[in-house]
Amino acid sequence: MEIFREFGFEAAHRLPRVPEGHKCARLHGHSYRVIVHVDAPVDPESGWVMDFGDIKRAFKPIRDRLDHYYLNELDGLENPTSENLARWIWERLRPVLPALSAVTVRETCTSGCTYQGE
Ligand SMILES: Nc1nc2c(c(=O)[nH]1)N=C([C@H](O)[C@H](O)COP(=O)(O)OP(=O)(O)OP(=O)(O)O)CN2
Ligand SMILES: [Zn+2]
Repeated sequence: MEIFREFGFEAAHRLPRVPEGHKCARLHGHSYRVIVHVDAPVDPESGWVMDFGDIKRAFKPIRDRLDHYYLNELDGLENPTSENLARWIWERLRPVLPALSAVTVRETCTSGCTYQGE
């Protein structure tokens, strides 16, 4: 069964590879939402896949690297699209959360992406 835990963080970015004149080339910020999905069997004893609190603890060090930062300055996020950010989070979270099944990043209420590994 798949469970998820949603997080938020604030950050600034600009997209350096968009066509000339594109609004996203300018410095701007988002109230990002990140949804961490975990897929594993339900433990019959506890009745849960895993404690939501354990997902929170696993994601915290990653969130701390993103919250209130200028994303373009972070190693590996020089072009911080939603797609690249979702992959960046996956690569750092998967080693400490092996049952990770997807990372969803929402830049706005209406746009975002989901990465399930490759
Ligand atoms: N595939 C992607 N497209 C865009 C990304 C991205 O990461 N991946 N990012 C952006 C910008 O960061 C932009 O800030 C968000 O885009 P958009 O959905 O256009 O947001 P708006 O709130 O400005 O939407 P409006 O409805 O036009 O107000 C752009 N594209
Ligand atoms: Zn943006």
